[in-house]
Amino acid sequence: MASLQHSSAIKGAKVLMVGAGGIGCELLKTLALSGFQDIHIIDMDTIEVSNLNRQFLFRQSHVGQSKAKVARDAVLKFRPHISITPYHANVKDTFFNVDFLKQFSVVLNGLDNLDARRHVNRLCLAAEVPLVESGTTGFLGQVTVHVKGKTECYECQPKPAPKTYPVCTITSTPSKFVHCIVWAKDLLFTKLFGDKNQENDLNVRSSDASNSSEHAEDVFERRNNEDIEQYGRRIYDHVFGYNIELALSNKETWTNRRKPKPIYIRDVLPDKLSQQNGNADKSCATDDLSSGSAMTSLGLKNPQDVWSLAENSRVFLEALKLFFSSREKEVGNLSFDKDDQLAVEFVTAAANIRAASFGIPLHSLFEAKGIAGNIVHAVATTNAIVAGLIVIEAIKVLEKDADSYRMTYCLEHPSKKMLLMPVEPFEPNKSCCVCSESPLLLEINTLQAKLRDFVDKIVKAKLGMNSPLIMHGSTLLYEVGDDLEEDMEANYTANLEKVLFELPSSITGGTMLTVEDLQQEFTCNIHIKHREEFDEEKEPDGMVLFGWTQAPLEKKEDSKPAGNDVEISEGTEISGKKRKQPDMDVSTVSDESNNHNKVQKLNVVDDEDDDLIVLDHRDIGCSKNSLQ
Ligand SMILES: Nc1ncnc2c1ncn2[C@@H]1O[C@H](COP(=O)(O)OP(=O)(O)OP(=O)(O)O)[C@@H](O)[C@H]1O
Ligand SMILES: [Zn+2]
Repeated sequence: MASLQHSSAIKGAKVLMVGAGGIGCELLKTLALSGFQDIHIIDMDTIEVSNLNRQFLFRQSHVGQSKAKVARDAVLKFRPHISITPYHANVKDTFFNVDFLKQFSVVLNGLDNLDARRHVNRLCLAAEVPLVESGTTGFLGQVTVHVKGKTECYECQPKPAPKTYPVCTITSTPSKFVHCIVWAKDLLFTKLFGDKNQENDLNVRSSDASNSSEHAEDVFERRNNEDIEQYGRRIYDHVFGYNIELALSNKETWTNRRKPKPIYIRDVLPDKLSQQNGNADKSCATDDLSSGSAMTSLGLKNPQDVWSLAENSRVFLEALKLFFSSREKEVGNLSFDKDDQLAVEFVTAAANIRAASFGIPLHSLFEAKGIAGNIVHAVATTNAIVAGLIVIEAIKVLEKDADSYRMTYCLEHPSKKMLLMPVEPFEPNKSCCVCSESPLLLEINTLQAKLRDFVDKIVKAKLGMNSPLIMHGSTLLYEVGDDLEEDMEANYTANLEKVLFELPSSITGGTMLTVEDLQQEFTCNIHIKHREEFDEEKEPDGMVLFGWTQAPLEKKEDSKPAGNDVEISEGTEISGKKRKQPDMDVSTVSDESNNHNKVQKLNVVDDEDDDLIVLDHRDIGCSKNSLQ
């Protein structure tokens, strides 16, 4: 029950909620029941069946409707006199600009992706509106408070980079099942069903063997009049047999490693499979209900079963056949989607066959899907706890009770019977390029890199800008916008294809660029350092951006580039301020020797393969995608 003081802060507040999913539904209900009277909700999604198990404001009949609107209607049923304004829209739409944000007392995020979170962070900084940010993954959760000038902003701490694997581990020396999954979905699936022109290391081996006429052609191209099953068998033999044979010929690779075993289809399945598959032929008919699933057509029912090598091989051939028959029009444009049953079946089978070859334990479709889609099953209770914590912090923010702000972590295992760990927020990071004006440093080959590379890899991917404007001194090099004159637009498009050095105002070592996003009202300066050599494995972008870490650049030559995980632990110096002890029974915390590891691990979850998975960047690369 809110105190009188709380209740006046709550009643007078105008709150913006972004995201009406797992956390958002809980949050809206808790806000309404806590006495908030004026709530605006932005969510761009419509309701899906898979949301119903935890997004309890939604029912089967709402599937396909706007989450924001249905959530409003559901809450108005038990709180009819409050005002709830829904927006079925992307928070990145220009309508939601800094002026829009300024009308709110506080913004509460219940989002599921880094991009939108960064965008809202910038809008809040520019509008000077406090932000309460949140995230959950399974049993783990966190709620943080961001108030301009008082606490760090959402981007003061570099976010852990999504797990990436060295290319050679994926293409040549997998040692874990996840490596086989990445190979199956990012290389093989893409090669067969996606954009053929995409660079793909899978093909390297076929062109290496230029002296063999069979392998000089593009083996992935289906030959004229080639039967789908023949094609599938040929691909199978190439990737699981021939390529492994070729890899084995490089003896050095295997001196300290277990050798893989080439697998050829003739050793696993009989020659004439189609006659043995029962209803497999039927499944190719587009009007057959089972045409979306190789499992169904092969009579494999339980997704939790681990298939034998022969079963995986059958699924492999059958799924490939279904793609080339029932879904032929999509072939060439597909990218792996965890919700595409046939794609998951194909990837599971291919990963398992590769795993069998490398002596790695096979996995069920259910497990493989979880790994391929980076899924951590959502826990509704975590969402409810996090929503409660958001409201508690929102009330403190409304009362301007800065001393009581806490970042709170939900732990998976209790530490001395406590599952929630509140910690005082950090002060703003003085080297944060978002909330302070600290310049960034970009090492780049100015004689080779094009402006387009800089825009795509740095300005959009790293800095998260939507509508960037790039200036060198008083020369505008690039701008986007609906109101650009045609000749200016042509000019900027031409600039994109120019090497940095050749731009109208040449970018060289020592140049200071200003990059600005007018919608986000976010500007940052980037100091350019010319560098010619980059490590292809470690620096695949061919450029490295420094300045997101708190380590002073000049002291540390090897300071980490943007996006690397920074381990937060008690006593870590952040902008000259030591992290304070958690606001709980400190003895409890400090005599638990691994306790701060728990704090460190809050941004990541260890999966069974010991790989790091990002808690709150679920939309980038191989980041975590929770079922909240
Ligand atoms: N840019 C954005 N603008 C508006 N809403 C967004 C934006 N990005 C994400 N959201 C919303 O944030 C919510 C996050 O909720 P949640 O994490 O539960 O995801 P979900 O899509 O409902 O479920 P899942 O992805 O786990 O199947 C979603 O409803 C999503 O539509
Ligand atoms: Zn910051």
